[in-house]
Amino acid sequence: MEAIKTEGLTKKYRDVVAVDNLSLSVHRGELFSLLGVNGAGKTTTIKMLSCLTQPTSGDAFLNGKSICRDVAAVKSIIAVSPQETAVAPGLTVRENLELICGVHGFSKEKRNAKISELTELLELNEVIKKKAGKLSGGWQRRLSIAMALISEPEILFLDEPTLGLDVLVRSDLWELIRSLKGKVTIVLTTHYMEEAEELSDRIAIMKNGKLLICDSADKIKEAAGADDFEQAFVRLVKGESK
Ligand SMILES: Nc1ncnc2c1ncn2[C@@H]1O[C@H](COP(=O)(O)OP(=O)(O)OP(=O)(O)O)[C@@H](O)[C@H]1O
Repeated sequence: MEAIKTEGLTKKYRDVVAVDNLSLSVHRGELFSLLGVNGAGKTTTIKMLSCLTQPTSGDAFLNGKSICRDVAAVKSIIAVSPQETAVAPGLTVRENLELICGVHGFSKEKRNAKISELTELLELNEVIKKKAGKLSGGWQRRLSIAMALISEPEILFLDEPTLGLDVLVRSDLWELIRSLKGKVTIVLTTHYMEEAEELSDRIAIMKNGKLLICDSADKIKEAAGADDFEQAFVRLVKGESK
């Protein structure tokens, strides 16, 4: 069974078709990126797949569960690290993690074990007692990913995980995201071509709500007759591929 399978997924806002008859599959354990220029429909796709907004038509199945009919089941197997910062600024890093453990009703033992595990995995030890609002953007993002991992999701959505971060912090986060590969299915949206190319098993490029191509970075370059991935993206989006 695929981790995600969308069938004719469509979202209309009045006269705008934000996502237009999208059909794609994401394999289990895969790191899958959604790319597209502003307004291509990436965020709307993620919002539908994470049950934050309902499709106008079509459906999607996450580990076999329908986003239209099995909302509670879908929500129990996914987590989202959203574009906008999701941490409580007045709480420390540890308190933020404890809060989410509380939401999931963990016992004290499970909470402590989970926090230790994630603190180590995300290397949060040095900031564990700091107020989240005082952390730099990169650390806040790290914490947000840790919070998303608390529920042990089968599918993790990362919406622009390195937006606005400097190149060093970005490369640290890439290392972190790479370390999650295979453990959890990851769907990532980004505007950074090198990020998609560096991290993804496969990449879907969207334009005007439609899927232009979905393949590995190498195959996409080949299809566009381009030497580098950015050139391939530009050609495909402008409709200039050979
Ligand atoms: N709540 C909404 N109401 C009306 N139109 C919307 C709404 N959300 C998105 N849209 C429109 O749907 C289209 C797709 O938007 P979406 O945010 O999904 O694109 P995106 O690829 O994520 O863009 P960006 O890279 O800028 O985040 C755009 O034309 C946008 O203006």
